[in-house]
Amino acid sequence: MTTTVSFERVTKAYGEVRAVDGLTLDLYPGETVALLGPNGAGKSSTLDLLLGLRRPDSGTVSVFGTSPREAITAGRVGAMLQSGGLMDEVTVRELVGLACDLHPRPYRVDDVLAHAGITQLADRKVDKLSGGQQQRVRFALATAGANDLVVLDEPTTGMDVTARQAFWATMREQADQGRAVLFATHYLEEADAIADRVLVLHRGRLLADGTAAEIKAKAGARKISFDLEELRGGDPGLERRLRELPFLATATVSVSGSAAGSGHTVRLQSTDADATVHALYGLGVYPRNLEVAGLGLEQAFVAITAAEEAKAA
Ligand SMILES: Nc1ncnc2c1ncn2[C@@H]1O[C@H](COP(=O)(O)OP(=O)(O)OP(=O)(O)O)[C@@H](O)[C@H]1O
Repeated sequence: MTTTVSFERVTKAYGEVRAVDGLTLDLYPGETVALLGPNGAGKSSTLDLLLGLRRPDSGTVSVFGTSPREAITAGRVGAMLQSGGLMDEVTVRELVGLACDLHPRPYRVDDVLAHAGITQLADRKVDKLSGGQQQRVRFALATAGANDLVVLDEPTTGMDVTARQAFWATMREQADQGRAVLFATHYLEEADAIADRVLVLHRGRLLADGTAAEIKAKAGARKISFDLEELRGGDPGLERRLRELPFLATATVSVSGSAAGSGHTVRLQSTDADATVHALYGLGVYPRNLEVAGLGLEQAFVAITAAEEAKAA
């Protein structure tokens, strides 16, 4: 299949800091891809390279088989970046109109405004808008024409819940029309709900690449929770013995009063839930309401990046 974006052993350093470190990656048409990573992981640098705003020190970046610059000039790529001031003293309609005029395959200005949910703001001056409203204008600028790839750097920062939902509905439509959408985010629940594919960057390297379900599975751990009446002071050594159960991920035993008030709820994370539960019964206790579940994407992300930090230490 033809790739939308291809990174081949791409490296970008700022002095001593390797922001992007030997990154190899292919994106395909119609994919919605979330780029995750802790602060400083290299997400914005990766997007800058993809958009031709920076040049790699080594390796190659191609977009639709050409250089990023050629792809952008051909109007195939729309971008919404974190920073970048909007023009002062112009109205929303004028600014979005300009973006449409400059696009080789523009949409109608009214449609772009409507899609971004800013029809009501059309006659307002851009510099008088709130942060969340300006985000919507940036989104309109990124979708002023028929792009084949939309690149978004933390697009929903500052948007309220309604704006966020409308935003993602529009992005979903774009992907359904065969466009690729790549977005960097710190909102893991958005990545979980929206992305077909999740990339986890850490220190400029790709730590994980797969569906949200695959990333959760890669983290390895599962959550175990149960209620335990025996913890009500009857057995002072029991909490310690729980902490010594096999296959527990570190420091994850938490004990709290249960909702019923008749015992305690214990929550564990284990890298081998079957073996942990087996050993739990071996303690001679009677866990009730036992539940074993996979980690959420956020917990999986924390587990994967923490494991990498531990390796580096
Ligand atoms: N222009 C620059 N000059 C020097 N260092 C830079 C520059 N841009 C980025 N860096 C460094 O490169 C690394 C990667 O930064 P980048 O902004 O790509 O990360 P990020 O994943 O987008 O972070 P965040 O989630 O905080 O936005 C960081 O250590 C950052 O300090």
